[in-house]
Amino acid sequence: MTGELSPIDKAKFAAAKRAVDFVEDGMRVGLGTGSTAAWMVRCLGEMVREDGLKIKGVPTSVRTAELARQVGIEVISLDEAKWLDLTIDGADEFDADLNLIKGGGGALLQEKIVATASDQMIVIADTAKEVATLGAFPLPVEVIPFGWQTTRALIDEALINLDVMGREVTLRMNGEAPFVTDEGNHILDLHLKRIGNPRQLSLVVNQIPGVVENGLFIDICDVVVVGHGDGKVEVRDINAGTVEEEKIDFLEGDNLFNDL
Ligand SMILES: O=C(CO)[C@H](O)[C@H](O)COP(=O)(O)O
Repeated sequence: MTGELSPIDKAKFAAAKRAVDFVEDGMRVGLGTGSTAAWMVRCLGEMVREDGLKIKGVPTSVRTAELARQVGIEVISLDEAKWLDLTIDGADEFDADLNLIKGGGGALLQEKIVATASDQMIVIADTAKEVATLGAFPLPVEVIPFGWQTTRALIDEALINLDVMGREVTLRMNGEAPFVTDEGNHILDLHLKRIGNPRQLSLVVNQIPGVVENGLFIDICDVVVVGHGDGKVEVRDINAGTVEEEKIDFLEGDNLFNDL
């Protein structure tokens, strides 16, 4: 990347830069997936290379693993780590209870396993990700390829009795072919518009044969760091009930990671 950062990238960078303050020497850290999480991985890499930070990272996708290694973070598997101190990841939507929709990048399964295996999950997001009610972003559901059309029909049927506004279900594509996740599965995107009861929806969808996992993260996220285009960040801690504001400085007109 060259040239000055766009406001949206500044917001993502600011959130990522503030979130890595939570990372301490010796931690096992879950590394999320997506453009915001990529900023976080770059920030952590800089701390490893320049400040001697010693951490082990557990990536949530092949592409995050590649980036983490590229920036100098030691990568281990979740089975090697067994339990994590902290996971930092992006989100497609978050609400006031810090319930999330994730999986826009197709990595929801590993992201949910890693976040659930962490003492703390911090979400980093720009302001556009905040919603009053989840559901404007299509809910990703990972399904095994075998019989996926039957799985979709069962989801269609289940949605009739659920508190949602839209009910269209689409197979995510990658060009002409179905999108394939790192686990070799497909993604069905549920265009629900408004999810009245996320907990119920998550339970019902996950009981359908063929469904591996859905992108609703309920009671998993502890802290959200919201970035603004001018470098302002808000740190909202749901357990402590606190909101702190700070300002992150940018090197205007500069590429923040020239060395990569
Ligand atoms: O859930 C995810 C990937 O599966 C991402 O965290 C989510 O899609 C947000 O991505 P971005 O930071 O690029 O907006």
